[in-house]
Amino acid sequence: MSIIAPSILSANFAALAEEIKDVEHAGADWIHIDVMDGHFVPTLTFGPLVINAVRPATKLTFDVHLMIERPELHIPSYIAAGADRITVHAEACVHLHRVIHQIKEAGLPAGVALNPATPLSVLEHVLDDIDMVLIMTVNPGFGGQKFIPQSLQKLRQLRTMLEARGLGDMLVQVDGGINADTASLVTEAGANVLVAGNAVFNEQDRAAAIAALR
Ligand SMILES: O=C(CO)[C@@H](O)[C@H](O)COP(=O)(O)O
Ligand SMILES: [Fe+2]
Repeated sequence: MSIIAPSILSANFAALAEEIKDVEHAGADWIHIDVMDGHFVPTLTFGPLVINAVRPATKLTFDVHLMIERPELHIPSYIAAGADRITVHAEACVHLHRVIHQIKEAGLPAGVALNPATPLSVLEHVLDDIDMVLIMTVNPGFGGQKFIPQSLQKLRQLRTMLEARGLGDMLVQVDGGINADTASLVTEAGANVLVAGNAVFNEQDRAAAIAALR
């Protein structure tokens, strides 16, 4: 059974707390929070102050996807704001191993995200240290983009790599262009955590949208 994590990037920012409560009641498992800095990705979203402001809206896991440069400088602020788990981009970390351990030493599960053009080989020496791999199925920076079909081959390769290392229980998250059609393709290829922005927040019946993803 997949974990469903609606991305608040597609929510109504003027009513963020209500939007979070709404998807919780609709059956969301985690709340996916896209932090973008306008440098690592072109878009600028929000930071710890906004996350902290919506923290009381739910007890669901805040799954924070940091699309920012030099995440090591900001990780303590995101933890203080209420992040329950943090994912950093391999491309944004000169010292990826150190950043992973910074998150874990603070007591949070650590994820590593890979852009579509980044090979799985960057994970080779950190795979035993992490809790989740995020395979980006679009280029990060925007909601509502089209799923990149080559991601399926990457997911299958990751699944093989994980089994070979005895890490078959690892969480494998996908993010970008996930809807009821692509959800079945990615789960078949090995994903077990599905992020969806538009496919949840742009639907009138969000419970039906989440059920369709599941
Ligand atoms: O991290 C990102 C985009 O960079 C995502 O989490 C998006 O928010 C996904 O949006 P959809 O493609 O599902 O609309
Ligand atoms: Fe994301």
